[in-house]
Parts: sequence; structure tokens; C-alpha cells
Amino acid sequence: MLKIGRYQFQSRLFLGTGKFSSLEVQREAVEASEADVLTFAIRRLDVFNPDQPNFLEKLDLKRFTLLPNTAGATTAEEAVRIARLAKASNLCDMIKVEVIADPKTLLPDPIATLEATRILVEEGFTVLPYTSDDPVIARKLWEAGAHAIMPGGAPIGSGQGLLNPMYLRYIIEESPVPVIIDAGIGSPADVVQAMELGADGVLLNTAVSQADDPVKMAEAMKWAVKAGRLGFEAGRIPKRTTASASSPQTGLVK
Ligand SMILES: CC(=O)[C@@H](O)[C@H](O)COP(=O)(O)O
Repeated sequence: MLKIGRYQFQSRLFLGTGKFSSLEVQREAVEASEADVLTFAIRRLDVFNPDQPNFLEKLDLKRFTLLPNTAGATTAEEAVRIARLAKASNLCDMIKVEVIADPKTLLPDPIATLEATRILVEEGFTVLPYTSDDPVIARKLWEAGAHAIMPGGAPIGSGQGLLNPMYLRYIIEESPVPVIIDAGIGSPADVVQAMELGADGVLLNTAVSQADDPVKMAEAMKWAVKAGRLGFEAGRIPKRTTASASSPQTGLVK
């Protein structure tokens, strides 16, 4: 069971809802993923007119916890304003803070992210900031009261996997709040790696929505999260530089 603030989730897979070829494919992929948490950009919804056609309309939203995100914000003020809008429309008090600093890398602005996190924690939101893989800024975010930390594996949409597993491990080992690896995941193998590092969950979008078969990939990601988590809990063997026979060497018939 994954706990973030006052929320509890069975699934450790958080799924983004954008970039699907059709709303039907999106619905089937969401089903196949068995994700509990769906994220979406507030700016893409007319939040005060839920009856208007929108890109979540095929989903039975009552079955999921919605994690609105502040995508599109480039300053702390904008992120805070978008988060307040989400709360005012009764979507959810949980917010993924995303303040993008640079259009080429889509890397987050660490200072603005920290500022927005402080304000939103103070206002009673459950705050999940998207951050880089820098352990120092990750620490500042949980010190500021973030309820989970979401370091990127690689730039959003790049499918590069985990570019800096060592830094991600530092973040995971030190953080007193859940760590969800968010962005840059390309394949189930990347998910397994993240979960085996000890991540509490992963958030991904492009790897599923742009796969040749998004529904199959969503299911593969579901199993990858489970396999990686089980492997982490089971504890892997240490790597050796020498061979070690699998059969016991004692009691052999001569
Ligand atoms: C949907 C969302 O929140 C993205 O901003 C997120 O970071 C996912 O990134 P990928 O598309 O690389 O999985």
C-alpha cells in the first residue's frame, strides 16, 4: 500500500492521460494499467464546466484519484494559481507542481518549484513536486513539507530511462516521504530498474500513449511495477566478481 499524505493507493503506477491516439485507446490503456492515480494538465480542462467535451470524458473518473498538474506554468505564481483553480473546482486537493524552466529540456525550475511547494503546503494542499534528479533540491522540497517527491528519470517524453540511477538512489535513501520517479521512462525495463532502486512508484505517460500498442504497454508497465517492487522487497543478491556454484559442494558422492 502506498501512502501519500492522507491518500492510500494499491497501485504504484501513476499514469498520464495525454497524447493518446484516441479517447477509446486512452480508456483501454487506463483500464489495462490498473492505475489508481491519473494525472492531467489543469490547463487542458474547462474545470468549471465538467459537462463540456474534454479529453477525460471516456473515463469513469469516480474510480480514480485525480492528480491535476500545473503543466504550462513557468513561474511559482502561475503554478500556485493553477493549483488553486484545481482545488476550487473540487477536482482534488492533491497537486503535482510542475514549473518548467526550459523549453528544450523541459527541466523544472528548482527555485520556483520550491517556492510554489512552500505556498501550497501552507495552504493545505497535498503537494507532489516534479523535480530534477538533484538530491539537494529533493531534500529542500521534503523539508518544505512536500508529501512526495517526483524526480525525473530523464527529460519528459524522451524515453531515455533513468539517466542518473545513483542520484535517484541518494534521493530514495534519504527521503522520509514517498519518491515517485516521474518522466523519461521508455520501457518496462526502466520501470523495473526504478522500482528495484526502491522508488515508491513511477509516473509515466509517453511510453504508454506513444507505444505501438498502448494497451499492451500499459499492462506491461503494470507488471513491471509489481515485479520491480517485489524484487526490491525480496532483496537482490550482491554482485560478485567470481563464480559461485549453484549446487552445494559438500556431501558429493565420490
Ligand atoms: C503527464 C505528466 O505529468 C508528464 O509531465 C510526466 O512527466 C510524464 O513524462 P513522460 O511522458 O516522459 O512519461
